[in-house]
Amino acid sequence: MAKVGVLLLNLGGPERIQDVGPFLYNLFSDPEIIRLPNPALQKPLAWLISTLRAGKSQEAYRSIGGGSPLRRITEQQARELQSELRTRGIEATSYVAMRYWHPFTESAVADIKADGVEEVVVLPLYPHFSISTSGSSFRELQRLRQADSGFSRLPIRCIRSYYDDPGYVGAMAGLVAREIQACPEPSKAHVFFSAHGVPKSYVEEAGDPYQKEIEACAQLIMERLSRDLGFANPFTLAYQSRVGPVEWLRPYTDDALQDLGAAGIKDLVVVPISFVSEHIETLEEIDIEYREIATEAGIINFRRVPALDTTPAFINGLADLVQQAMAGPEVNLDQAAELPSKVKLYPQDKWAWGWNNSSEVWNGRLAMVGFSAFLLELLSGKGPLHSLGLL
Ligand SMILES: C=CC1=C(C)c2cc3[nH]c(cc4nc(cc5[nH]c(cc1n2)c(C)c5CCC(=O)O)C(CCC(=O)O)=C4C)c(C)c3C=C
Ligand SMILES: [Fe+2]
Repeated sequence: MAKVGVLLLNLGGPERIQDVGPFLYNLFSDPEIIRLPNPALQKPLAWLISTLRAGKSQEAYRSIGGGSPLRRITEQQARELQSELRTRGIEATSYVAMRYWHPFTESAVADIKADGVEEVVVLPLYPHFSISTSGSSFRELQRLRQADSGFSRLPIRCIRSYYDDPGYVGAMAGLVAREIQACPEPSKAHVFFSAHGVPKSYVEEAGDPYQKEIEACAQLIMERLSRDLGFANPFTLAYQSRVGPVEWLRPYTDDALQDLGAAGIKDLVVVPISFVSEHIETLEEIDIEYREIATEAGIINFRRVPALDTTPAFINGLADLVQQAMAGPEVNLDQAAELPSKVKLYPQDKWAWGWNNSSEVWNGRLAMVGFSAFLLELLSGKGPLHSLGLL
């Protein structure tokens, strides 16, 4: 039997407060996170945004103990998955490849080569595909594969997404059911799915399937709750964690919580849907920020469903996915990262008045020109800001 390497992909998170700035710099340097018309501006802009954001982010990481638990949990998931596969008679070894912090994708690939792995199954710890998450990690891996003849010779099977996989959906439904049952009147609890958002243009212009997969997934979890457990609770889906001035997927979680409070909802079961591990966006954003907004809006019982972490039903579901992939054909990184419908990577060039894509593009371009002029003046020591005595 061939030596199988199961490569788990995740985003990564800063483990100490001093890691926050460099982690944010890595994240904003990724063109799949901020897509600029001119790649030469990517690094200066990443430096600027990470510098401006670091203080706020550090405060959030401080409030959850000084760092992200993502590496610890992902490594536990990797160990549990490996042991489940070995119990099933599959001699697999699991590896963790983070996109923006340790252990980086390069080091996972180096370990795979050093261990003499003969075939690779790539499993993103994102059940829903997005250009900004699995897409970015697939591209990073592709870059490393193209630069390394040894790695590029290994047969590869990529799992693109699994938002509709019965194992994953069942594991989620089990955790949601527990929180519904803990409500004073379970039938009255409102189920509130909060997914990580992405900019609206990713879906509408670049053809990111993320929103469709999230919507289908929430529906499937509700169907499973009804079919297996007889729950017929109402539900809402909203998007959290937006960054920057552009429009993101709506409704926004904070607005939706206020609307539900105003509508008289008292018991809320909050489901962090796009995440499979506890991290800053569950522990700080939902548990602290959104809980406060909900309480102010009149919601009395705010119960957050825990992330899947190493829930046995989830680990079993992942092992099923790996086994299915191994039994199926090779799926290369380009196939896994393919977009179902490529609409337009860059929005229209023509100006249109109002808060729309065209104005966002032109505002962005003007900001780029201004930023470049500012950098030039900083470097040259000459320019209008110096003449005005502002620099
Ligand atoms: C499905 C999951 C995620 C999507 C989609 C996603 C898109 C996305 N994220 C940002 C910006 C930031 N993300 C940050 C942290 C972070 N994001 C995810 C998941 C998704 N991101 C994870 C798992 C984490 C790590 C959390 C941890 O515990 O450390 C951050 C840093 C935290 C902060 O400052 O808020 C930023 C910034 C964008 C712009 C984006 C889509 C374009
Ligand atoms: Fe994010």
